[in-house]
Amino acid sequence: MTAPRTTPGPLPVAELHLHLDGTLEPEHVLELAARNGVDLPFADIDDLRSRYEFTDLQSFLDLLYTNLTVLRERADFTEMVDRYLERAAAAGVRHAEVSCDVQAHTRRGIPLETVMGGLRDALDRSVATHGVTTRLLVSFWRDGPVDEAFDLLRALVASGIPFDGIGLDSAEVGFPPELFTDVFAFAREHGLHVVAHGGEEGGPEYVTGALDALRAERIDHGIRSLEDDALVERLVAERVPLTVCPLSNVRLRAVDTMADHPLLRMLERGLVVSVHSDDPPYFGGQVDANVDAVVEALGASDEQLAHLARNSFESAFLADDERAGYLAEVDAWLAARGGRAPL
Ligand code: HPA
Ligand SMILES: [Zn+2]
Repeated sequence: MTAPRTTPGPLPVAELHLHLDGTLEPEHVLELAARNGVDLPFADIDDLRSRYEFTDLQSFLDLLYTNLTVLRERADFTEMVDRYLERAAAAGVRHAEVSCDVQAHTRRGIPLETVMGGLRDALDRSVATHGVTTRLLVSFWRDGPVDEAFDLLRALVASGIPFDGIGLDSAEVGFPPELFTDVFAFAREHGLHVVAHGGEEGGPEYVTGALDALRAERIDHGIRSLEDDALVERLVAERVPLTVCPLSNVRLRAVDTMADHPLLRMLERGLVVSVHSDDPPYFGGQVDANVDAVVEALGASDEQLAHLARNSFESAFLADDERAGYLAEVDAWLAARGGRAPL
């Protein structure tokens, strides 16, 4: 007798490129605005929804930075994280390394403890509530003042509130990574992980700069690395993870259409790429929606999906035993689909 065939759930993945501030659904934005008495420049939900058409990175950031002003109380930040983790768990996310633009909140007068305390309240019980392990990264605006970022990082370290690393995001072109050399050196000296966006709208020199000046352990996006063969060789040789967000790239017009997306070409060149969601409600969904888009437009096979999922766990800041457990889940997912893991 053969064993009953198990239907695999969604592909198990580590979400490594996710902006918490970018997880508020439009309904939640309006709910929080009403609760906190925040005036927004939108007439109603239809008006707000109609703004989710972007021409480039900046047009998206303008909406994102307006919407995140509805977050005011500690419980708001907790609620945002809880709702995100619930959706992520349903989408197959087993481990999430989530980032927050804390600076976007402190600079409008929200105390550091309110922001970080609210995030921690949800993250600290995430395994019990959602079955998802987490890490927290604090991202800094590369187009903001370097001194502001440095002051905030010092305050974060002095606060004793746990977080695992820092990142660099917001408008890329014209704001090279070298500006943040000292900020990142300070973070590394304090035992923090360091990641940085690069090669999203900016060219490959932004990726090289993030590696050389910031010693970034992972590059968020990195798709424009393909324009520099020597850089590709280096990324392959040094096994630098690139956290790619296909739906985001198309919606922000970094890539023309999903059919043109370089994800599988990157995988074939030996780059350590994995699939992530960036800011799910803004770009059309969680990791599972990104995976579906890649299957539909690029014809990714189950073996390729398992490779991408394995890369996500290999690229995560996980302990070896945690990682091994998650990698076994990927093998089980592939086996249930009739595929065979590489020896
Ligand atoms: O994809 C992104 N790039 C830069 N900044 C961001 N802030 C949220 N998402 C992004
Ligand atoms: Zn991003």
